[in-house]
Amino acid sequence: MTQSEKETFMRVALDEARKGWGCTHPQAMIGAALVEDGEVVVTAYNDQPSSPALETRLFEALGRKPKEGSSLFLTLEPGPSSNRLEAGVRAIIESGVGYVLIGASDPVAEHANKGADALKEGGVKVERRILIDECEDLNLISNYWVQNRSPIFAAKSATTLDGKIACRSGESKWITGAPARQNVMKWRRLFPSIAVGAGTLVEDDPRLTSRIEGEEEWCGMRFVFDGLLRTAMERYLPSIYTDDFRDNTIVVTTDAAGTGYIRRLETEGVNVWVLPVENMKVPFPVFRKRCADVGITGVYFEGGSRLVSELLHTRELDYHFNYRAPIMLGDDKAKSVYRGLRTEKLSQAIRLEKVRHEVFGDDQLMRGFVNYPARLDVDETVFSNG
Ligand SMILES: Nc1c(N[C@@H]2O[C@H](COP(=O)(O)O)[C@@H](O)[C@H]2O)[nH]c(=O)[nH]c1=O
Repeated sequence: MTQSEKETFMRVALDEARKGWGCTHPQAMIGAALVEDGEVVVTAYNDQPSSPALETRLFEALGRKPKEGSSLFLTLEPGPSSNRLEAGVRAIIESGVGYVLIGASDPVAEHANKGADALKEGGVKVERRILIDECEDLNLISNYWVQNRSPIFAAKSATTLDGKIACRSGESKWITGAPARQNVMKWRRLFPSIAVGAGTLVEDDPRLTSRIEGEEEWCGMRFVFDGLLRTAMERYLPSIYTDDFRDNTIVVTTDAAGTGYIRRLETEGVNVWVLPVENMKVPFPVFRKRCADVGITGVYFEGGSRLVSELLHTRELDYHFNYRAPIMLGDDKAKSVYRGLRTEKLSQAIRLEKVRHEVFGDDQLMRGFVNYPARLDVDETVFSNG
């Protein structure tokens, strides 16, 4: 089989895996494709967290022994992190498939290659790292979860060419075009939760649901960061406190918030997390721990600039999505997404790693893991007054 054929079949397995988009947390999305005589004869994917090993389901669906010379493509190695080390490996060896091609290894370093080695011991020929970057990228949320036992904190920004998120007047709808905004809906469907700051909630009154053509509107958990519960002081409450999904809304506040406002929200059916205040700052590590305790494996922060800047200042942002539209404002008073750092030297710049680029209409998406410099100086004056 040529390299290009191997990649073509692995793409079939990847497309299969993506059918489980947003449905497998905290488990990984996984896809498999069995190839006989140059044709895919059966595929399988994980559609829920507790699916039995997909290798078992794949051979059950085939309903007979694979032909001699067949090859099995797996986007993820059967390993302890996906609970497939025993069942998956056994199913493959018992099936008699002689050749297994794997995309990503088990994401936990001490488990990597255990599945591949067990297959080899069982007499199966194994080839690894086919489209490894795509296969690893597919599970950026569950990989982070099994590696760190912590949710991944990701932020999204939609900016002009000069890095602005709104005009000086505050007007921001829309900077990016419809195809890029549709792609945001896809990520909203994947992440188990979305978060916004109180300012964004009051200014934009967003719905924070995933609306994809041909699919039912979907709503994950919705977090609002509101230290003093100013969003509960408004005469008319924001939509996400009153809509049909309001029991998916959690307001994250501090013990400085008024108990009357907490009661008002709880009466509406909205959940409230009261976190202890540390130096009057939003206690992100406490929030992270609380998410981990309730099994929330990822948070997609959609602004505003204060909330995401504070995540950066405290080194709590793990991943960043930047959509960039081909427009320029050229106005110093237009709003920037990230603010409040004193970056004197390029060596102090924050850099994205494992960067991926995608194009949506005229806009570009650049996304990657956030890598912090050794030294990060915060300009304390920027967010000091309110
Ligand atoms: N202006 C701007 C964005 N703004 C974001 O979209 C949110 C609206 O959410 P919803 O009401 O659920 O559609 C809003 O709160 C803000 O976070 N997003 C983008 O992709 N591109 C854009 O140009």
